[in-house]
Amino acid sequence: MFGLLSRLYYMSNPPKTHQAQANSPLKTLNFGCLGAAKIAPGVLIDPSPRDAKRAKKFAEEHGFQKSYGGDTGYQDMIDDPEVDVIYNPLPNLHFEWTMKALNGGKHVLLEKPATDRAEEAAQIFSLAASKNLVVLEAFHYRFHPAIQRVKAILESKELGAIKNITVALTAPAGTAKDGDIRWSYELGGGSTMDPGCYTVNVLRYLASSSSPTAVLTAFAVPYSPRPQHKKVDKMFPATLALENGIFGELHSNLSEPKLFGIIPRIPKLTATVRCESGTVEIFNFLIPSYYHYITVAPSGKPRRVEKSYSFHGVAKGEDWWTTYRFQMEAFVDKIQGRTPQTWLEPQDTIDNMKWIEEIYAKDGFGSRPPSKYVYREDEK
Ligand SMILES: NC(=O)C1=CN([C@@H]2O[C@H](COP(=O)(O)OP(=O)(O)OC[C@H]3O[C@@H](n4cnc5c(N)ncnc54)[C@H](OP(=O)(O)O)[C@@H]3O)[C@@H](O)[C@H]2O)C=CC1
Ligand SMILES: O=C1OC[C@@H](O)[C@H](O)[C@H]1O
Repeated sequence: MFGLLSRLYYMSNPPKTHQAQANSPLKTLNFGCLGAAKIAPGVLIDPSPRDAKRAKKFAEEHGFQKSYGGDTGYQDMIDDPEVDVIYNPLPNLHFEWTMKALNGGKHVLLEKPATDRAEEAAQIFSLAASKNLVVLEAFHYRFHPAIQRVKAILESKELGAIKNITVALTAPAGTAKDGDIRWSYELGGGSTMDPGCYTVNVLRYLASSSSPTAVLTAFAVPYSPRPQHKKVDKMFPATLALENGIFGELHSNLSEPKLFGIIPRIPKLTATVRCESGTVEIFNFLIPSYYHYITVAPSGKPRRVEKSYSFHGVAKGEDWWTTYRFQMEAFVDKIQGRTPQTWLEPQDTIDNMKWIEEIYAKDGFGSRPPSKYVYREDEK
């Protein structure tokens, strides 16, 4: 309990970080944020909502230096020579604005899921490589010591070969309200895209060298009977086959019904890996910085519970660092030419999108619509 309170205190009152030295060869990076998304303050920034008044208000509320509003706000921010990095937390207009940001010479921290289509993600990374720019899909949980500890336990072979991985991520009904971007097919909505993209990523990450080979079953339920929700899934149980005989089960529900219609259910946030000689399970793989536990149950031996809030001096980080802070440190390290503690390679993002699309193909809802934006090299 004391640990939780202490982490919460430092998350809200972080010690001041030192400013870059005047003579440092490393320039301070200026971040710009496309839109005033709810998630943005937790991750960074310097906003550019489409509405100029909202831009100014958001900037003032969160202490950002500049705001850019109106119809040209997003592009104005990209064109600002003082901005080095763009944070893209738009609904799935990710492809268009990431391509435009890269074209403008900016690095991009790109919210999950990266794009609507794997092919769009491939185009993004190809443009980034050609311009020597960094793009990172913001799977923040991957940068936290907790999930890395689970992977280390699996790789230590203490529990033997992996047999089965179950990942569950749910949110109570009402978390994403009617009208939320997550319920819009055109904006890349749906449970498979939102919590589902994490479940696919966790499955692939923990399976280590074993990649999915097929979606065996997938069953999607539409958010509502209304015509606009015909292809917008609120939940999707799916099973996947992976190399080396691993079986994967994913459960994602973005609108879990309330108990007796009134009591919101506790969200499921677990990944369970059953191996030849035991099981490891993490509770709260998503935002472990607040609270998590890892239960290791080797066959025939006592079970133990582990917690992992920092890298214990092996890599930078404090117990109270959020997943977003670990992610930001890695992102900035990468841009500034240092080796990040961990990294998500482009192929990882492209493959994640590919398996999201495979699930949508199997359940019949189909991939989200591709972006209408066509990149032209000569565009300004
Ligand atoms: N990493 C994480 O933990 C989380 C990540 N996310 C991701 O972040 C992104 C944003 O999510 P969230 O903060 O909940 O979203 P919001 O609905 O709060 O914000 C979306 C922003 O997108 C802009 N926008 C531009 N075009 C449109 C449009 N046609 N319709 C609606 N909005 C538009 C709006 O900007 P404007 O201000 O210009 O109107 C709005 O501020 C998503 O990709 C989501 O998956 C979300 C939550 C957690
Ligand atoms: O990124 C996210 O994390 C938690 C989910 O419940 C949320 O909808 C999503 O956007």
